[in-house]
Amino acid sequence: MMLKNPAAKYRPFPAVPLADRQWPGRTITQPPIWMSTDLRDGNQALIEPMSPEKKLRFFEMLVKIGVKEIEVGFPSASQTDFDFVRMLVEENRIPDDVTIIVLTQARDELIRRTVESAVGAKRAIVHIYNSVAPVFRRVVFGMEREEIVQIAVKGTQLIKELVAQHPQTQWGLEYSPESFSTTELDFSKQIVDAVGAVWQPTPGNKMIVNLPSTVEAATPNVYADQIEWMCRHLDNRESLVISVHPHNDRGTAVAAAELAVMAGADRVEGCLFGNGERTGNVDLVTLAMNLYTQGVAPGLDFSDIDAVRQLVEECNQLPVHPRHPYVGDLVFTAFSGSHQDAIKKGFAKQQPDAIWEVPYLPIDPADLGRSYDAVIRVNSQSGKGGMAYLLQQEYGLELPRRLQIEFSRAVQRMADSTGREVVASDIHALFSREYLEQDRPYDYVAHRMVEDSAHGVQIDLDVTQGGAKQACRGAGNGPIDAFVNALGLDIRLMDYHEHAIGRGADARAACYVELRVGDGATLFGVGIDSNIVTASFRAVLSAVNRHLAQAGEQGAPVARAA
Ligand SMILES: CC(=O)SCCNC(=O)CCNC(=O)[C@H](O)C(C)(C)COP(=O)(O)OP(=O)(O)OC[C@H]1O[C@@H](n2cnc3c(N)ncnc32)[C@H](O)[C@@H]1OP(=O)(O)O
Ligand SMILES: CC(C)C(=O)C(=O)O
Repeated sequence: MMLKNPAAKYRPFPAVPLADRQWPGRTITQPPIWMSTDLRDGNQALIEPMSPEKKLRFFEMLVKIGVKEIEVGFPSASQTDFDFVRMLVEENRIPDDVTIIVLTQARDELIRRTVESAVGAKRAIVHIYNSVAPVFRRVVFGMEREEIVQIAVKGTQLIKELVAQHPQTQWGLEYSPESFSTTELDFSKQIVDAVGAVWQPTPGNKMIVNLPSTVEAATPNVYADQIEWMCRHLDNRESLVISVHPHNDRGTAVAAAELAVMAGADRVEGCLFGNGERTGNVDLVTLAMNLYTQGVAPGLDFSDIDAVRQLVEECNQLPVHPRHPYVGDLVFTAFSGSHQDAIKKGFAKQQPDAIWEVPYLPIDPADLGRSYDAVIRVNSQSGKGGMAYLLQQEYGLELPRRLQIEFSRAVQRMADSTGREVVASDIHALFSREYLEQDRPYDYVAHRMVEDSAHGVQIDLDVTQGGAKQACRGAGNGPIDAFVNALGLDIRLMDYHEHAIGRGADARAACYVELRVGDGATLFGVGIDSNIVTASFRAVLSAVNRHLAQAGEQGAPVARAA
């Protein structure tokens, strides 16, 4: 049961004393160093950890999209993890511009095994961690601050000693005071400075100081304050790479990472699509694409984001949510009428090389290799814009606005009665039934037409009426006028639109007419034919037949009074 008074069990996170904080006034103008921990933090959180084959495919994909720092595992955890790192090294799988990182607890035997795993790599970073927060000091380690500092210091000393024995590898150190964000800042500084004093980094050979929110416990501004505080107070800042490793327990890891970068972080650790312990690590894809939509090149290439997602889903055996930013199945889809209307207008106005300004779409799906197919989908929440967009995209039909209004009522009825999504082929089938297959009682058969400036248009027309062939003749000041006169129909042409469908020899004409038949209401007819004039005749008959079908026997007559 939720408590009536949660304050009896939970306490608010204290603010950071940083009155002159600078980060709120900053903007991000370049990407951080990206570090993927998919193969470590991501992998350790999977129901079934990845096989070596999957890890390798994942590694190669990370390389392909441009990640330069990849945490490849926890080699002392298992033979599988150890062998994977050895395989990368021995089979020369690590490109020259990529650095691998191997994680270890600050325990002697684990450190030895970890260093051993990476020997022979061109470059490798040994990542050592120990938890420093009060609850860990008390509950997990049963140690005072100074003893906790000694764990990190002794671990670093051992690493320094071991890596010195393998100078063919260019070694780096990453130190994580685990659970940094729930630790007193002065203690985090004390332990990081102590590690730095052992490792002795220089501006040319920096040490990575990774400041994780191991469990996200406060609003992102608090994390940003903590990062800015550390950047200002740590010894030898110019010799350090400040890294962040936000988890997503409160659902704000992306915001925390972004504010932390504004606060001075140089590097971000995370996983693709936010895999990782519990609610996951920060999602590197969202971070990168957020930068991209601000006009900042992220240095990671998600031009085929669906392929990346597919591989990640396969390796992690976890689905990516349909609403996941940038990649989810539904994130570029509008069902609702007003969104569809604005998107359709936005697409029509958007120039190919101009700044992207399509309402409701923060990014051009094409930049991510995604198609426009799913941008607009139709259900009972949709308006005319949605179905018009689908008919245009899928079938090349450009319905005039008033026809959109007329036809959308039929689509709405269909969506309401099924209660389901109506796909483009359903809409087209309905459109065909409603307009194109209206061949009773009148159906077009053939015509011959002569036109001269003195007499206008003369037409000989063959139609069927109720199945019976009928030949008639008429004249008028244009083809439609002559056609209507030949049939003796009581109709007035209110509006006319035409356009080509397709190009070249296969091109056809689509013609839309709005007619008033007798005293009845106005309604549309549509004709499609390889001949533009025939298309217009078919459109007229479509409207007349629709009128007769709707009006029934009581309807207005279509034949002119004698
Ligand atoms: C926040 C993070 O994600 S950190 C990374 C976590 N990832 C993993 O743990 C995955 C891989 N880990 C493993 O497979 C195992 O933990 C192993 C093989 C590395 C070690 O297993 P075990 O030897 O059984 O130790 P275990 O991990 O349970 O740790 C317990 C002991 O290590 C100590 N310890 C835990 N973390 C650390 C650390 N970072 N540095 C030093 N000591 C540590 C604990 O205090 C405890 O000590 P105690 O036995 O004296 O009480
Ligand atoms: C090892 C550290 C960086 C970690 O995974 C965490 O704190 O979440």
